[in-house]
Amino acid sequence: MIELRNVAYSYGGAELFNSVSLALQPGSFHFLTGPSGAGKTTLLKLCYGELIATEGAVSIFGEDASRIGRDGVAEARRKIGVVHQDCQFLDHLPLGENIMLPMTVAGRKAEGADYLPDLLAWVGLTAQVGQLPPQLSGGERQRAALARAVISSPDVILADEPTGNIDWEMSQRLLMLLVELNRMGKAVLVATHDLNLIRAAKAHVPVRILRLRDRRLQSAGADL
Ligand SMILES: Nc1ncnc2c1ncn2[C@@H]1O[C@H](COP(=O)(O)OP(=O)(O)OP(=O)(O)O)[C@@H](O)[C@H]1O
Repeated sequence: MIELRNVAYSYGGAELFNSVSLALQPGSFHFLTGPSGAGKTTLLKLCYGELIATEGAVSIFGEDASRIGRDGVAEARRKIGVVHQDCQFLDHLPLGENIMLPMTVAGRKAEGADYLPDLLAWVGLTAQVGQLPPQLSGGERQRAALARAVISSPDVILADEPTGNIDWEMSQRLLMLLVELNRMGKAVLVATHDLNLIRAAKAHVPVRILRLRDRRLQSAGADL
């Protein structure tokens, strides 16, 4: 569904990474680890067309990311749920409306409204549905960001540190939500520093663990 072939990226200065190849197939579950600043967020941005590779090729649902343009990227993103590290929301809209936004924009608001209560219960935010985003804690925002990313049942879920501010019990719940979606055939890629989360996931699904380090994407796993 998303494929990177021999990709390099540079923000203009030194090359952040090169020779990166990765294929996100239906039903795959990847973790991406690596030191802070290695380029994990950058790699995710390449996967959803936010950035264009400086070398190599990125294919998003069969289309060359460097050629599909803004409209093509917008179209592809309807099938990709992204959990951003900074969890931005529209501050004037209540939480429920924020989570529903991908469905509202896609003209599927009624369908989203059916799914919203279950999703809120799963991420433990039922009581907060009417609150405005500035009234939420960091962990609540992260849970809401995951709910918003998955409400449209995207084919691919890309999550950047989705459990950074969350206690262990809740991060297990969020993990299980990703595991369930993965079992339904969705491709999942999670960037995280949390090795315990990776270990917990391994108990439920076959996962591939990748590490960005020394400007290369390496396969990790045996040592975790
Ligand atoms: N827009 C930008 N312009 C220039 N440099 C950038 C930009 N965005 C990120 N960088 C730099 O690129 C490097 C990789 O950043 P990135 O956010 O991808 O790393 P990361 O592995 O996700 O880090 P962390 O684990 O701390 O979130 C960092 O040195 C960062 O300062």
